[in-house]
Amino acid sequence: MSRKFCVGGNWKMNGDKKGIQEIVDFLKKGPLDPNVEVIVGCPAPYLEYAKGLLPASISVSAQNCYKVPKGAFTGEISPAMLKDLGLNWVILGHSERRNVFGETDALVAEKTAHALEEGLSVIACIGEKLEEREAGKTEEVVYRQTQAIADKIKDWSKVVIAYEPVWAIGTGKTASPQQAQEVHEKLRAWLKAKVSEKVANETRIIYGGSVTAANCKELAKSGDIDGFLVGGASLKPEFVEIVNARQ
Ligand SMILES: O=C[C@H](O)COP(=O)(O)O
Repeated sequence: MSRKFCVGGNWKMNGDKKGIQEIVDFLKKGPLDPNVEVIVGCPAPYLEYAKGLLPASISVSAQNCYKVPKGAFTGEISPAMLKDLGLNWVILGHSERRNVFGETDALVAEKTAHALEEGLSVIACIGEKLEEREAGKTEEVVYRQTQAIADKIKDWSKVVIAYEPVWAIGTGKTASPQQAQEVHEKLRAWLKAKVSEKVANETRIIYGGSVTAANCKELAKSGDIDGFLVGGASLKPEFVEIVNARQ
């Protein structure tokens, strides 16, 4: 079963029009491996701007959205609004949403279900904190986070799981290819046991956490690593090398 390699750039709360133009310039220059699905997670105010500058082959994603279509939810954006802008992707459950803004497994699952109902594709992020890894709870945490989503959705065809160990995000401490592959492999086995063999075989599980041009090729060799979600390095020209990690 071949799963299309998928590389997302999560710009987080970075950039301005000038900076986005610079990112667009290096993405257009590429060249980008045409066999890779490339998605950039752009801050909400610049979604339309970025979409207008980028070629159609690169998808623009929101970094968050809420669990209902509209209403009195000051500051939130809905999947329907993203669809209205012609967007097809959203990143949900990022560890910064969970840990800085207090999003629970249940909320992330509700948001995922609603985004899928509205026709968006979702990069659903999961991952353990350092103390959880050190306590030997990595599997328990990622299974619990994935179970919450599995409880709310039936169709996994528009879900990409991003395994992002919190201790590796923005720290320069990448999970080793062995550490990442081990969790991805276990997650796939969990999907097979708890959801279905088809979902286990077809769902892309991408890795995030201090991915750089220097470490991406080794990580990309692992059979269960289907791409990356890249933070800091997605703002730099080296992102092109990360997209091309399998070349
Ligand atoms: O969404 C991306 C992750 O948070 C990884 O960020 P990072 O590449 O800066 O460690």
